[in-house]
Amino acid sequence: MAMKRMYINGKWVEAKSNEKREIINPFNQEVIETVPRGSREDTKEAIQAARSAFDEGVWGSLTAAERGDLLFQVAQKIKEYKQELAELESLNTGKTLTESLADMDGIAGVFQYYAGLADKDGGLMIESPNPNSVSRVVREPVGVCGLIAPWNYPLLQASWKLAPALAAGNTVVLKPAEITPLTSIKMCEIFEEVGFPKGVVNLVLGPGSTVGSELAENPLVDLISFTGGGEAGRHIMKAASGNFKKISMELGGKNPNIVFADADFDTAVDYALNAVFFHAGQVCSAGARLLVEKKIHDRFVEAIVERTRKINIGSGFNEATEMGPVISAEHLESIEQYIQLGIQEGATLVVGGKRPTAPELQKGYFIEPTIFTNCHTKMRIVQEESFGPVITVETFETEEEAVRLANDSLYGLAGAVWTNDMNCAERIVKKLRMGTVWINDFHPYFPQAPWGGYKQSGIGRELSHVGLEEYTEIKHIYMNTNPEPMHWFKEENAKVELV
Ligand SMILES: NC(=O)c1ccc[n+]([C@@H]2O[C@H](COP(=O)([O-])OP(=O)(O)OC[C@H]3O[C@@H](n4cnc5c(N)ncnc54)[C@H](O)[C@@H]3O)[C@@H](O)[C@H]2O)c1
Ligand SMILES: C[N+](C)(C)CC=O
Repeated sequence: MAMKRMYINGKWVEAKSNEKREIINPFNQEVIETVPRGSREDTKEAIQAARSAFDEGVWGSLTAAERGDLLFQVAQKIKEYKQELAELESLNTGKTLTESLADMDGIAGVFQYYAGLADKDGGLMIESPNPNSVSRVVREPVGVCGLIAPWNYPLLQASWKLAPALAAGNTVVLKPAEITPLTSIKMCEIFEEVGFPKGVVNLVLGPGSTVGSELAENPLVDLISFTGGGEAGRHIMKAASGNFKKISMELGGKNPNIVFADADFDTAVDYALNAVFFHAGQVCSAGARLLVEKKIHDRFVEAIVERTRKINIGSGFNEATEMGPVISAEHLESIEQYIQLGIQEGATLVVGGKRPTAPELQKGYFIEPTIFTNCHTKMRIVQEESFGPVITVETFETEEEAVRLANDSLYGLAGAVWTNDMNCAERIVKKLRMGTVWINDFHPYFPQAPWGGYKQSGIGRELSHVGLEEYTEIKHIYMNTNPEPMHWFKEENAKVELV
């Protein structure tokens, strides 16, 4: 297969070092593609291209409506290439094709949303306290944005950054996760096809420790938008402090799914599975902490265990598959270590916990959907992100206890409450320290609503008009409409001799 390349200053290029990386299919460990492995040197070149494109006004000289029009064309192209993009995403991540197709709809939707929003901000007139003056506030692009994306939703998370950054008039350097670059490469082909000026969008492939670090450190970069884990997030914050870059961070979560006894039982059971086994639990907002009211605990666990045993594991390209492999051998081992930790900590493993034995799954990075009961918030299996298909079950007896357990986390990304008592739901929602709370649902997100976390789940928000504002600077413009001398320093004063 032809080697896919990086996109820098409107050209498809190889790494200066000529280093390469093989991209692996997590279903069977086969090599899907070979891509360049970029370095700091390649990243510096991409940053310089984005800097020049920004400073020379290549992108900023277009009207906001013209930028919106190009973004709209990108949305159309994503729809046109939906099948190809979805297949690439499933090959690279192992997620089911149904999930990838839904991701592509979401990605087209994000570009469409920001295409529409690009020319909607007309600034703000301020009531000036001074006579004969006009005071107004405008938003302007920040400049060069470094966009760092994770492997679990490679193109979706990249699109949440690309679309608002470009709509606001910035130029960008995108760095996908090293192991999942394929849809980002295709995405840059789309930018080229619809006629983005050179240097506006750049793509560098390579490791976080070099390409990502360079983006975070380089003084020519004005903003870093990062989605990933806390450890990398801390490195980036430190590195970005050199020139006080603006930063936005979408980090991890250990998200509570709270089920009250009066909830619709079958629906809550169904969603409890979807909350965490979707994409094999590799979702920042996965409902990995199930909190069940004590009086329905046994019946609820019995029901989810029974349903879990029936989950079809397999190739993402098989229509019957409900859960694919996890992303890599390294990640599989990390999930297994968390399962062992849960056992050592005294949680009860009631289903799953091991690699499936089916012969056709032996080459893939598969792990069975897993449920632990008898869990409590002191356990690391409850507190830390295994980022795999693992549920921990805790119980509560009162609303206060449910809230206390749910909030007992370093994270604050998302959570859900299941009840038919809307007064109870509203009381709980008010007390949950999370960026998103669902009532009688789990997982919905869409471009119109902000996404992001409290506490150690992040800084700032993506999506919605707030997600656009993250990529802007605010400028106050003040005009004196009748300038006259002030005479603060009086012309007629005798000069005081300085001693
Ligand atoms: N809050 C959200 O919306 C959201 C969405 C998706 C994923 N996540 C989180 O992402 C994590 C999983 O993704 P991951 O394993 O790809 O995360 P990761 O932190 O390992 O990597 C994310 C990206 O950062 C880069 N990177 C790593 N170290 C870096 C460094 N020192 N400097 C600069 N860049 C660096 C990686 O190459 C990759 O592109 C989970 O914690 C998950 O919860 C959060
Ligand atoms: C933000 N989301 C839910 C699309 C992916 C999180 O991993």
